[in-house]
Amino acid sequence: MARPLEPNRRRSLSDPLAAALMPPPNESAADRERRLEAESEAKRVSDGIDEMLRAEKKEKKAKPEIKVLILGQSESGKSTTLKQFQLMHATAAFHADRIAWRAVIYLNLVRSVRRILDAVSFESDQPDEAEDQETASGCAISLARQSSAISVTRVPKYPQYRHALEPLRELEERLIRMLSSPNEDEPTHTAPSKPDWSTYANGNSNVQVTVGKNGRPAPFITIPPSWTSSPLSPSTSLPSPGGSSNSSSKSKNQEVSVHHTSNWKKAFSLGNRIKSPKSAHTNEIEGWWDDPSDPVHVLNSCAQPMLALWKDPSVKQRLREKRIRLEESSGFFLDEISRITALRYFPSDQDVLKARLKTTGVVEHSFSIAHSQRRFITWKIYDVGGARNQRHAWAPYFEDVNAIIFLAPISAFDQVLAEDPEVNRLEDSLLLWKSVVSNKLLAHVSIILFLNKVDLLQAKLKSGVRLSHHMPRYGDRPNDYENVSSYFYNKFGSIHQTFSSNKEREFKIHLTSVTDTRRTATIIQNVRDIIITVNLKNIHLM
Ligand SMILES: Nc1nc2c(ncn2[C@@H]2O[C@H](COP(=O)(O)OP(=O)(O)OP(=O)(O)O)[C@@H](O)[C@H]2O)c(=O)[nH]1
Ligand SMILES: [Mg+2]
Repeated sequence: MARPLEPNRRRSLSDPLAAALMPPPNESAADRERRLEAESEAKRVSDGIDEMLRAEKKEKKAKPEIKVLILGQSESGKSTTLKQFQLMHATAAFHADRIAWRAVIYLNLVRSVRRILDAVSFESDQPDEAEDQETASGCAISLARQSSAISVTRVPKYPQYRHALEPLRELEERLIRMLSSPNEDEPTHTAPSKPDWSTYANGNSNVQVTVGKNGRPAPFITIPPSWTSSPLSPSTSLPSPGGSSNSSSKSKNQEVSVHHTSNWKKAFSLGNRIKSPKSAHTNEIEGWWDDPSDPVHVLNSCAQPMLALWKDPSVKQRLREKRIRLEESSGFFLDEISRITALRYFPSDQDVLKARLKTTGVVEHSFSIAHSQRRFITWKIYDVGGARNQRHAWAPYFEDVNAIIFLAPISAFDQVLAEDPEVNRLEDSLLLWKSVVSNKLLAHVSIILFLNKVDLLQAKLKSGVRLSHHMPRYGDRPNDYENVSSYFYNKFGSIHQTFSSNKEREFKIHLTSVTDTRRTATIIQNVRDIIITVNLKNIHLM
């Protein structure tokens, strides 16, 4: 018996796909029933999936997200840029965290002092024989030997300084241990309301802890290869302030970083303590300055010799001879010794921006930012570690990112990488830039380039350092800020022009000094507007 075609199938005979799906002409009634049941079940599943997709789309539309990745080599200013975003868009949280930075600032200061002691020690009084370049952290390394010895300035008071500042050695170790306390990533960990600073004492500063008590990975101190062990710089291996030049003196110049899983801020949050009255009668406030084991007491007692060391003309001269520019790294706290070592020192916004703590891994920060009068959008900003051994972690974030802020510190033309003293920092930035702009996964991503540290560039050029000595192609063009900065502007711009995987993308260059809050706020506003305009179009909000 001929079976009538179902009405909605008749029309489909000309459609090859529909024809292929037609039921067999000799289908029995039972088969037909089974088929219809199966079709109805398939439709139910398909409708469910459609519904889920609609809901996801609706949710995405209701809660759109913008993802921004901050890239660049180590010490380019990525975390500082992130701090500026926090200062603008999460002001209360930024202020709440300020006290936690106290330990980092202390450590920055103590390490700067030790670096000076190392540089002026009698043991390091070998004549300087080289044209020096600096590592990212402001230390000079020898690159080429000259036959004629140059006389060196001696620091007559070195033994006194060394003796008076001896307590800082133990303090440095203690601060490092506190920042990398192995318990800090435990989810159950709560900050002690009154941390016992003394429990961190008597430790070994160069411990690398990789497994916490619970068997999970714990925060650790990352120790990149030290420049002191470079075969290029045999004469610059610095003895310790105590005079010994052993293996510990090698690692002590390595930079401290705290892994992104670490909860170090919690351990240093003394917010509760400074508000609690010590005595209900007098309303006297209890603070860390009342705790004899707090690091501030060691610092406070060393303030005078630290000041004398930093102001000593023979020290300044010795640092000049060794081409050590501490102001390029966290050395700026040396100009603030009295303020920072005061018992009741509380970090300012500017101190937090300048505090240096190397990033490892990738750290996600969320902000809710208004894009119109009453509508907010979630921004996820990813701050990455920029050292070479950290860069493999960037790629997984490339897939769904909307914008990249790339930082290239253009003051670094006469410096080398801390992790590889054979590589000039600016050359490294240029190569990194090229690989980012030419990456096909990033073809549709807006890119904002910050040519950063222009304040240091200005100072460096003014002090007479010539770009052409380090980049011969610059030739005999004027060695002033206008010419040098526009040279870099064009150089980075033309790499984008030549190698970009998408020349039509939104692309902007800014000359920045991201420690300067006022100027950076304007730039961030501008960057924010561009990113929002481009991306809201894409997620259909405009
Ligand atoms: N003078 C000056 N210092 C800057 C500027 N930008 C950053 N710094 C300082 O340079 C140091 C390094 O900056 P960070 O933001 O920690 O560098 P980073 O790119 O996050 O480095 P990694 O975490 O190692 O990848 C910090 O002490 C900053 O305060 C700038 O424009 N001018
Ligand atoms: Mg960082």
